[in-house]
Amino acid sequence: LNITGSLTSNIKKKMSTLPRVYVSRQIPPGGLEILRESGQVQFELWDSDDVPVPREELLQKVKGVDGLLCVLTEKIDAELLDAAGPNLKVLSTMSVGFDHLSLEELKKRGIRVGYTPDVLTDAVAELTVALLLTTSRRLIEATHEAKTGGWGTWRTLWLCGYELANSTVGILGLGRIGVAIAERLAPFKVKKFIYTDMAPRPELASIIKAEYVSLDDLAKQSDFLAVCCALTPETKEICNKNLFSKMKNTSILINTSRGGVVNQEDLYEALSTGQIAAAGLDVTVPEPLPTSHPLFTLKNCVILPHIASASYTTRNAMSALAVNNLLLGLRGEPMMKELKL
Ligand SMILES: O=C(O)C(=O)CO
Repeated sequence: LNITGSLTSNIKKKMSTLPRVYVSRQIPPGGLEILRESGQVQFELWDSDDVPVPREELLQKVKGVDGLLCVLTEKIDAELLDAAGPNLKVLSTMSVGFDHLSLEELKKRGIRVGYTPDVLTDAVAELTVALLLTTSRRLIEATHEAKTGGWGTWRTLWLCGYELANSTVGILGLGRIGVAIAERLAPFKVKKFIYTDMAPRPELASIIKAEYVSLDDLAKQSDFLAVCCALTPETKEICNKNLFSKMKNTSILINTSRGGVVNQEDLYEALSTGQIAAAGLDVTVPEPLPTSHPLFTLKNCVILPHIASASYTTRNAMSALAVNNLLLGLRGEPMMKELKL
């Protein structure tokens, strides 16, 4: 009994000196198992994937933690970092996007930040192609017609859409994901890839033989415009009335980056007046987009609930990478994927 007692108290003592971590979501097993088996931290978890942790609860739970693992629904701002206090040394987000993080506040406090690029590139590129084809070939309208009696005789122009063969595909923001999308679209016999970014990115562009053009030219020339840029103050609502007015009436906009890159009122106007042909959106503002939103009334707008990276393989890889970043950061070692602040 004595031996057990002292063992238990030793384990307890060891436990209480381990770094404390809060995990703001029930993350996929790929990462959770690494966290459980590491023996490196004591952690508490918001044990649900159906609802995000309420802000008040999050503000309480982060008090005094050394590490925080979050997902993109949590706003990591000055208020939250103040609530966490000076112990917080590492933030790890299970996302490639980091527009939910106030980088300035994190930098000011010397907090290191991990994120999850690369592991989701294939899944996001695949979904972007799926959304593009769904939108351009009107698949949602077509299945609806087939199911609800709209399917009469074979008709010459019924449910016609636009094909990729011989088209010009524009990429707004050329990074890993834009390249992966172009690589998948090339076999569809795309004629030309063009892109714009803050500056030319010759190394990436050469992989897909893409030509650097101005934003104006991107709008004017693209038959398909894929939005792949991060949401930053520079890209906020960059897809607006001005851009849509330069696009062809036959053009299609696809957005799998962040909803905030698109001005949704302007997009509604462009789609409902035929200024552009169609749009496929995996991301919106807000998320979820209320079912009463006018964009849902349009046949030429396909809206998905932010699922671009949602494959089992990818979500488990993101979870594992986020946990590894966190553990490495807490040990003071370089993370696998760390943001330079
Ligand atoms: O990782 C991200 O930033 C997403 O949007 C979801 O994969």
